[in-house]
Amino acid sequence: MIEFKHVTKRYMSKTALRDANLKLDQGKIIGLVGLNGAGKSTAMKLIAGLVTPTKGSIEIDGEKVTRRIASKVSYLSELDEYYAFYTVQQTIDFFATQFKDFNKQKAEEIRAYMNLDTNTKVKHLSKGNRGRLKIILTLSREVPVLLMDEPLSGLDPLVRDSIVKGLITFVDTEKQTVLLSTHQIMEVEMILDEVLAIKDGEIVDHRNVEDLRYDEQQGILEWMSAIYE
Ligand SMILES: Nc1ncnc2c1ncn2[C@@H]1O[C@H](COP(=O)(O)OP(=O)(O)OP(=O)(O)O)[C@@H](O)[C@H]1O
Repeated sequence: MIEFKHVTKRYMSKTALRDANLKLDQGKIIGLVGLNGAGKSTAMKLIAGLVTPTKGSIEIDGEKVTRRIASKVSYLSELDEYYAFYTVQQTIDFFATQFKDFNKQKAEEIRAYMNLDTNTKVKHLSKGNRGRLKIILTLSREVPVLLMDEPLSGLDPLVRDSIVKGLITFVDTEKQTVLLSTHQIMEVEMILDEVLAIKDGEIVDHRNVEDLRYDEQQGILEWMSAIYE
């Protein structure tokens, strides 16, 4: 379980997240929504231990998040320029040497599923194929928490579809919690268990998608409109 306890994050005078309290259960796929600058990336970086809270604390399965939490969290915001001259296969092989929990066989399965050529250099990949490679690298780690910051952003519908299908196929929904931020909520609606809304640095709502649908007869879009309009 991921738990935020009174978490505030300030960058100089800007408060990116304000007194956030949150519990995210194991085995859920959670969509994180919010307008530009709402604090979504900040929330993810806090979970990944890449930034530290100004106030409060975050725990994963009872362990306080610090920089060492990388062993429990798979998070890849951007594919580093560092990999530009590597081929797809070399990048996968490199990740396998960096993370003990990296499952090379799974990486190969996802790569084949996504139809990504092994010999193409990263610098020659299209944006869509870079997106696919990021998904392969993120999902191949056998860790309890997978964080995906805008995995569908700027990609064409076919690539978005293959990424969404890849998520349902390759995430271990018994053991892994997935938090993904997106502006394309409709395209991931069918795979989400929960939705979380951030507005101006505050967590304003956290719902179970089925409860929204059956108890309140609302789709995610209607729920979002009520929050953001
Ligand atoms: N390193 C930083 N230094 C200063 N301000 C920052 C820094 N990172 C983020 N911010 C500010 O904190 C606020 C929240 O940013 P964040 O990137 O978390 O939002 P977001 O919801 O992910 O936005 P987007 O949808 O545009 O990616 C914004 O006002 C942003 O300008």
